[in-house]
Amino acid sequence: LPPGPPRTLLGDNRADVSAKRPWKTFTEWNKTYGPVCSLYLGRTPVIVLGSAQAAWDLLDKRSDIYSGRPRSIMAGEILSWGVRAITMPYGARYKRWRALMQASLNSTAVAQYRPLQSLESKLFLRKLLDVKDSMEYRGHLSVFQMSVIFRLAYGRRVRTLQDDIVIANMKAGANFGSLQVPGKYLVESWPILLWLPHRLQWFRHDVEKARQKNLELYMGLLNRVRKQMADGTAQPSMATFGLSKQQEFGLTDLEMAYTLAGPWDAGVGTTVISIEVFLLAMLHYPDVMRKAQAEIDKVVGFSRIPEYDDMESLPYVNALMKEVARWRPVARTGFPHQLTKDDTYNGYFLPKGATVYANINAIMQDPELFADPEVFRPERFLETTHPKLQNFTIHFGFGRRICPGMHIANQSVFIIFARLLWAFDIAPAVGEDGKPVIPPDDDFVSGLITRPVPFPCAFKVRNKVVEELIVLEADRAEAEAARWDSN
Ligand code: HEM
Repeated sequence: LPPGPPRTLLGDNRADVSAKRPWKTFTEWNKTYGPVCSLYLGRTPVIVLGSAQAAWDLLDKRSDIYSGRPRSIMAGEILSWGVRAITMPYGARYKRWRALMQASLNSTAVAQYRPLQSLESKLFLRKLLDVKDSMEYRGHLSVFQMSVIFRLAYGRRVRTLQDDIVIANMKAGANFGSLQVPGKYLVESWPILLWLPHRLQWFRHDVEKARQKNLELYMGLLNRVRKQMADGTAQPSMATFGLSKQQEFGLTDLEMAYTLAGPWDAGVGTTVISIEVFLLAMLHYPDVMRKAQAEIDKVVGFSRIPEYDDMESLPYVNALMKEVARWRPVARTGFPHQLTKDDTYNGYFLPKGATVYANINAIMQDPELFADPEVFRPERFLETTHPKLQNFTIHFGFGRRICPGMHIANQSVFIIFARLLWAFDIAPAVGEDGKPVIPPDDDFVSGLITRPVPFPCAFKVRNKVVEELIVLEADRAEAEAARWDSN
């Protein structure tokens, strides 16, 4: 095995991995033991890849054997019948699922979702004009992305966080997330417990109740679209596309229902966090903000709002998107892959069944790839000649499991960054003592994805013309978006 930390008395390295910041422990170990290091979590060998080269060599180039997911008994098998995308083992079912994802979310297909992204982002700006406190923006941001995701999956938008569908989906998502806490369930390390008679498997009873609720939710959403298609009232979406080609994709109703839940599972929190990280960066690097605003002012001016067509004319904003993703990546340890066949790399043995993490945090901080990595400097992406940094996707993972939602995510991120910068100065909120509140630049809540600890932020509209245009555009957007309202 590649070198790694000695195991503790319990026989593995769990006790040494920081529960709050596992990426920090992984990064320390990559520094000490090299870019490919190994450890044990329970009885499972774990390989941590701390350099982009190792991740490209193994997860990309050998993706035929590095595309599994570690077995997840509670979240994957008991809660979701093994049909939930992110926990799904690599195999025939996964390939059918992925084919539908690719067909709906590839770089060309996502253009169809731009109109709603554009309208919702205008409504988001409008709400910022009226915020009463400096934390309120967070809720509005969530509504924006939830609406985008719901529209793409089911052809219907979301207006508030109080929407029944939002509440039900949040519950289902939280349930799924809570079952994935490492070490929480004995059965994950001792699958032999699955041999107990069903009624004695104490760990599964509540989860099975949740599974029944999820099933009703996801099947209900699918059947609603099916009915709308029959009535001729359905708006085009991933659901209408998938149902019209259900035979071709070879997905059962159950698989289809869970496939459509995938974007919600993986596409709301990740995108919202990316935008929050951008705000955090703007509070710490106002010079970068002003430089991006100068570019937008030159290309767009104040007589109109930035549009998707401006994307290619805004190289600095594009570089800013990449730098935000590099500076504080959303998935710091990536999502774990599983090696499905014995392998060797640089003289080391990598065993079948090992969990493989791409340590995205360490990769983004690698001074060989990014000079002065702690400095926030979008210019690095304008200067680079490295093709993999010009076409930058490290934050979206690797190989066949690379994020299928990356194009839609980029569309959300671009339109929000460009319009926020055009409309507002992003500034620190003022505390009770009258002083500006600058939040810490690396205080994140841990999980499979890491979110900044909630921080206040002020949005100061840049001038009167902009303010009037936001109001005008939002009124029009409200009327236009009505076609995606619930029906
Ligand atoms: C900026 C926002 C986003 C980031 C940073 C992000 C990042 C990631 C990462 C790191 C992975 C794991 C890839 C791997 O295993 O190597 C992933 C997987 C995934 N993402 Fe995203 N993602 C984002 C937005 C989205 C959106 C908007 C959607 C849906 C529309 C989405 C859907 C998925 C799905 C379904 C998977 C699981 C893929 C699989 O297991 O094969 N993501 N994402």
